[in-house]
Amino acid sequence: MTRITDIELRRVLDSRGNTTVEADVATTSGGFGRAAAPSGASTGEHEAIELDAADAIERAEEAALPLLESEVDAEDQRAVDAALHEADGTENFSEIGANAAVAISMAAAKAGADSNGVPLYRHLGGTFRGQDMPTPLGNVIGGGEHAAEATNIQEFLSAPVGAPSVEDAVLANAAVHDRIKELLQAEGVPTNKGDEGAWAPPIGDAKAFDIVDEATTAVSEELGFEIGFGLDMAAAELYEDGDYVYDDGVKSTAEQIEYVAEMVREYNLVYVEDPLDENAFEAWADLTDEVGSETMICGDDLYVTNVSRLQEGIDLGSSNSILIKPNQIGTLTDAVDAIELGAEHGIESVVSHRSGETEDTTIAHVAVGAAAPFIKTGTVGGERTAKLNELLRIEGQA
Ligand SMILES: C=C(OP(=O)(O)O)C(=O)O
Ligand SMILES: [Mg+2]
Repeated sequence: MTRITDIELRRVLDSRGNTTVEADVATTSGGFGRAAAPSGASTGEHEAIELDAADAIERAEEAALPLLESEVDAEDQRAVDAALHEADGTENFSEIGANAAVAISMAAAKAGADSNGVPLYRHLGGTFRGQDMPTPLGNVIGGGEHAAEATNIQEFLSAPVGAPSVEDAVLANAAVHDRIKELLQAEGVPTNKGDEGAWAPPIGDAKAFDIVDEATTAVSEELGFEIGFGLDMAAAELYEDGDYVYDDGVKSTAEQIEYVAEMVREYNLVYVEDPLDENAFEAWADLTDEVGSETMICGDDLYVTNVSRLQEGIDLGSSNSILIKPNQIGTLTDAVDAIELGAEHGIESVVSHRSGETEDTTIAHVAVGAAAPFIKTGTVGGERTAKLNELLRIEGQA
């Protein structure tokens, strides 16, 4: 039996020094799981609600724990997550907090895996999982909401799409990160870092495109496999009164589409996340029509890991990819349902960290367990390498 016996919730620190919720789940068979909620800075307007950590803990202890302790099996993830929804009673976890919900959901999954003596990715995905490993996209230069006085585009991501293994890919992203430091230093540009460990230099977007292009090309030639790059434009953060506002000017929606298409072609971008506002499903469809056969157009704030919003995007042809952040929706069941709905419609999933993270490694297992083709979890920094190193362990085991 893997009946949940006990759940403990506590406050711990995230990588920005803010408090977040950590959950411990224990089962009758001696299984144990621990997980902590991450936290976003450029959050989508339609995300599930993160409460102050202390409030989330108090409310979850009161409403959710009685429905879980001695009531639900940890290995039955759908039952765990259904109990969390029942305890909350809203559409967006505004009663118990998505931070409490996701910490409990992930800790219960780990306790279920531990009770059965299998790795988490196999508990989530079954015995055949672990052969197809996700390609890690690594943030190497960024700004936006993740760093002041840096690029307007939130993330420039190294994308080692030709890497023969996760190990090669992880090392390639670290090498690109390192090469960018050399290029910045050679030009006398300060090498500050943003929230995710990417360089956050005081340069414009155009300069960042050239530096990332030079670094990925050089490292690709050295290592002998293809390394492209991509972007998270986090365009909802640039969007004001119908226009996209950059330091060097303002673009209408049509101009933004034209700009993104030009950059895709000029730099052979392999990936573009959130190129348009989070409610502009139709403009997204126009862009996907134009460049969707050449690059991945990925919805983060657009979909917020929500199957109803994803269905709208599928119906309209808004994108060919979705970002998956379990804390945007509150449970692993909801996150995996979004991956599976996407896969049924040819939408590729990118399982993602948040800018505020902990040493928790659950997303590495979710990516492998749900056979997601990509994972976005940074390049350097302990809370980022925790996930990358876990992927290396999984690759070694599988
Ligand atoms: C990881 C991201 O940032 P945040 O966690 O701040 O939303 C993102 O926008 O993809
Ligand atoms: Mg994003």
